[in-house]
Amino acid sequence: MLGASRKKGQSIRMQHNISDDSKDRIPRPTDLANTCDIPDFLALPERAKKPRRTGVTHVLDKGMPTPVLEALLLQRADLVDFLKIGWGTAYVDPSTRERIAVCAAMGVKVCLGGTLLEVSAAQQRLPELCRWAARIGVDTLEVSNGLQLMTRHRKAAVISELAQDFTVLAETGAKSKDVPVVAAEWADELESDLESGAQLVITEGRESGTVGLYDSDGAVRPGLVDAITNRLPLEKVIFEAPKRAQQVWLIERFGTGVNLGNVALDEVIPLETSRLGLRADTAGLLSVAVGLEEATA
Ligand SMILES: O=C(O)[C@H](CS(=O)(=O)O)OP(=O)(O)O
Repeated sequence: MLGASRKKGQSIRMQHNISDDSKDRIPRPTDLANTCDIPDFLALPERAKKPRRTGVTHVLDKGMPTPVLEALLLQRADLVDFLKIGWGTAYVDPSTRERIAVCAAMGVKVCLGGTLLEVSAAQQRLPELCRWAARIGVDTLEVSNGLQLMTRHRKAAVISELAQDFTVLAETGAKSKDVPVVAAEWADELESDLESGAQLVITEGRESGTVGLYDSDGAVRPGLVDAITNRLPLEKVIFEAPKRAQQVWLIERFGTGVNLGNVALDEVIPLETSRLGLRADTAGLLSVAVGLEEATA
């Protein structure tokens, strides 16, 4: 279906092609050089290094100027696992290809917004989306159903088709506050998305952090989190958590290695301090693990 115009055996991945123009604009791979200047005299929780399965940070990019993106990634690209070019912004931003090249040079995986995929699916344009994504260097796609236009069966079929050529991140949850959040249904869908071929699943929280996993005040729905984590391995789930209080709640509950998504780009370093107990919100919890309790007793 999706690869109708592909020659047999020719993977979309093989078609990734960054123009010579873009190559000229790719920064030198000095991306991790700055980490050499990070002190190490404190006892802090262990953090897995990239590529990692736990403690994944997924950021939401909504068209930040590429030089700013590049500067932020030059600072600590090692802290960013996935960068999602949110909803349909990749489609209207003339610098999309360039920002993807910057991310590639920095070792950050780029994913297109789930809404873009949903609109493409609704217009029967998934093959076109996939070919465009491959051409501009995207190897990760989000399959979501935030607009609720697909049946569960259709979503599963799209995941398994796309998983042949792309890394698939599958999101569960509606964007509208009017759609009831039923914990058991979320757990079923997340599980089925993994079975269909998604590498990781994402729980909806939006950029606002006021739907899906959260109530309209941004408070976590703990019963929903329990239903999810009782059924799925924690390392397979990225919890969208755009707000600091949400990040802190999830770190306190699951530890430094919880996977967090929809983090604002300029919040990557503050989030890392929360993960490491270097901010008051989590210092109490994490310090126990590293002996600060004794030091302050
Ligand atoms: O689902 C998301 O997290 C994002 C951002 S928002 O819902 O539009 O606020 O949408 P997506 O289409 O997945 O980028």
